[in-house]
Amino acid sequence: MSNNVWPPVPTNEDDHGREARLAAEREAKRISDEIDRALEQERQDLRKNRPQTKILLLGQAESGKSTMIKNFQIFFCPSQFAAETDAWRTVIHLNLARFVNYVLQLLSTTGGKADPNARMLQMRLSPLKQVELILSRAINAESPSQLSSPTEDSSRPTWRPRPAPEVSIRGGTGWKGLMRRRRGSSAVKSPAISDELENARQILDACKDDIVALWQSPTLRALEDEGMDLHHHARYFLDNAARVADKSYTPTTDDILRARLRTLGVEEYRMTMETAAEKGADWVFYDVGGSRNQRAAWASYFDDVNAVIFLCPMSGFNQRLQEDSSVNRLFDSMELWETVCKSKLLGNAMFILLLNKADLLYAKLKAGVKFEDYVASYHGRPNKAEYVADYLREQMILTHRTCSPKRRQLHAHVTCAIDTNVMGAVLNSIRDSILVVILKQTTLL
Ligand SMILES: Nc1nc2c(ncn2[C@@H]2O[C@H](COP(=O)(O)OP(=O)(O)OP(=O)(O)O)[C@@H](O)[C@H]2O)c(=O)[nH]1
Ligand SMILES: [Mg+2]
Repeated sequence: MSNNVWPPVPTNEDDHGREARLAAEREAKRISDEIDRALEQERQDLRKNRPQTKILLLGQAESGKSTMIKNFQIFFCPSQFAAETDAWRTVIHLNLARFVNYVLQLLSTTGGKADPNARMLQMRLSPLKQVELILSRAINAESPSQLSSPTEDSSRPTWRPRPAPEVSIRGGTGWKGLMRRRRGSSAVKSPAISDELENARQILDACKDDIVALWQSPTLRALEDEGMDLHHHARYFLDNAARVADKSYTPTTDDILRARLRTLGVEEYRMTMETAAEKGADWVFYDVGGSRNQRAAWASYFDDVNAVIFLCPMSGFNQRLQEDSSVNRLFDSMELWETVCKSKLLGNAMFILLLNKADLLYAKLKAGVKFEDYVASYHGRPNKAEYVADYLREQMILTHRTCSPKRRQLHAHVTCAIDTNVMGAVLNSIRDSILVVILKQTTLL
């Protein structure tokens, strides 16, 4: 029998063992299908019986849309958020394994192969390839794109490695539910998957000292000088590798907010509010994939939404789009905002603008990067985060006023979506403004 199947078929299995395994798999599938049917029924009942508040999150890739969803859960549906911790551990481990594999791949194609210490670490960390495979399959993540190969990029003036690949998931796969069931916390326990996940955790634990040694090695610093392109969240998880790879690891709220799972298509999140004022109310969020090739799918969700939350990552002013390196990220965001403001289908929705990644904007300006070097119209103004944020806010409010098909409310906030200390107040304000709009829309005011 081929071993190209998942889970792998034991090679030393006799007829009796095979029969028992197939029976166990049939039973697990039957229970899994039953749960799926029950969940679908529950969803349909909810849809039929309750008024829902529909909120659409828009913005370019990496603007922080999915991170905002996590914030809504943290503040308004804490028990739902807590129930998903295990699923996030798998994502975080996958983030870590993929970054280490990316670095190892770079080492094998650059000067790093001359360093005997790096070569030894490379060998010792080779089991992480298997870890990446197991974890990707567990959450049905998309395979890493061609971008993972550190080949020459002709659009760049000098040789630079391609950016580290991200973990992507297609909307609608219900991966969190899948993980809950696979982890065996509910009725279905798939021994093969549980064993594989356990195995992956053991390997990560055994590799943790070597991951730390690799991350701290001078060869890595040299790679950084050559232009190794690691995302902020990659640095965060590599800085915390000893804790994250430990077998007793449970993700903290901060870790989950940093975990990156690129959205493909549109993911729907249903939250039944657990907090006092709106307890029991159903809020439905549509979280879209933000890269350019994903945007065509947005329009079909424009109908019938109560509120639009648009995220503009302010720190993108000196960056280019990953999908088109000729386009400045901030300009793309501004253009996108104008298009969204003009949409007639969204004419009746309330708009919330989040000028996000304030922490990264602050850090860049403090390090001496000049905003006016990238945005000529800012010429002569102070290179300080609060002035830049005010400027962007004014520009975007003006666009909203001039481009909207009719007069409409807009609430704007400066945010840092990974900082729960500041997000509480912003979320309460967003919730209040949405509640007022719902009341108005249902003609109670
Ligand atoms: N430093 C910092 N990081 C942030 C902030 N908001 C989000 N992030 C991080 O930015 C990365 C991208 O955030 P996501 O929420 O996945 O972005 P998205 O808009 O959903 O991106 P797509 O799914 O590709 O459209 C994640 O690693 C987040 O942790 C912020 O305010 N500051
Ligand atoms: Mg997303």
